[in-house]
Amino acid sequence: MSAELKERAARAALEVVESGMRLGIGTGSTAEPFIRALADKVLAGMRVIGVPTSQRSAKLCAELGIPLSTLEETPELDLTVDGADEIDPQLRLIKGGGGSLLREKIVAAASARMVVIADISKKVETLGAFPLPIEVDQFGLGATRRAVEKAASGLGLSGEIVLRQRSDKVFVTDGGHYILDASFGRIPDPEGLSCALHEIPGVVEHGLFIGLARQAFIASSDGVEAIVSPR
Ligand SMILES: O=C(CO)[C@H](O)[C@H](O)COP(=O)(O)O
Repeated sequence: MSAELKERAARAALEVVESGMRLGIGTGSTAEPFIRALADKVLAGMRVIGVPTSQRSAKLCAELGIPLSTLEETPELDLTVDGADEIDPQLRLIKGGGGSLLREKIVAAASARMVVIADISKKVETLGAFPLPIEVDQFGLGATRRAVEKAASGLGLSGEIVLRQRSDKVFVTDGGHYILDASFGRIPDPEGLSCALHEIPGVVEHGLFIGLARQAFIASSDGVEAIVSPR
């Protein structure tokens, strides 16, 4: 069912893609059906240039024949379509479950518009049930983790902060960084936490996406709900 809902959300987002667009292309199990559906359109004659947010998405796009570019060649994009781990009513997001949050945020920020695609399980009232991914430099890991704990504590947040592992190895992002997954629970002030984390030198970026998403297509068994950012 979840795969079917992801597919529906992905297809809804395809409706806002126009020929000639420069597109940021997201990462994850919801972005993948979007990439496949986009490839069908390209095969049928739609002209787009894609800037993928990860090596994984770049590989899939290349296999399916979607023309690709980079932010060096194409620094301004019309639209980014990407998934999310959590979406709140103000379209603030937690992202990075797939480990691509830094490139996803750079690409979203370079886009005139970001559209989020998700199944209903990602919609929340308050962010934070999903552990917040924080991308950190490998150097100084212990000190950075301690600084994250202190910054969170200053905002009344606490919880386990775990170095992400995959298949018994430390997970390394496309950019060569580590990820700390922080289980703070409810985050009542995402803006405050975002600022506090950005103050820490070893933090490269975090998975709170604030003020970036303009629209979300959220699929449930009742259909696809389109939510527009109140900002
Ligand atoms: O942020 C992401 C990757 O860094 C993904 O968009 C997010 O984890 C959602 O993934 P999925 O669509 O597989 O649930």
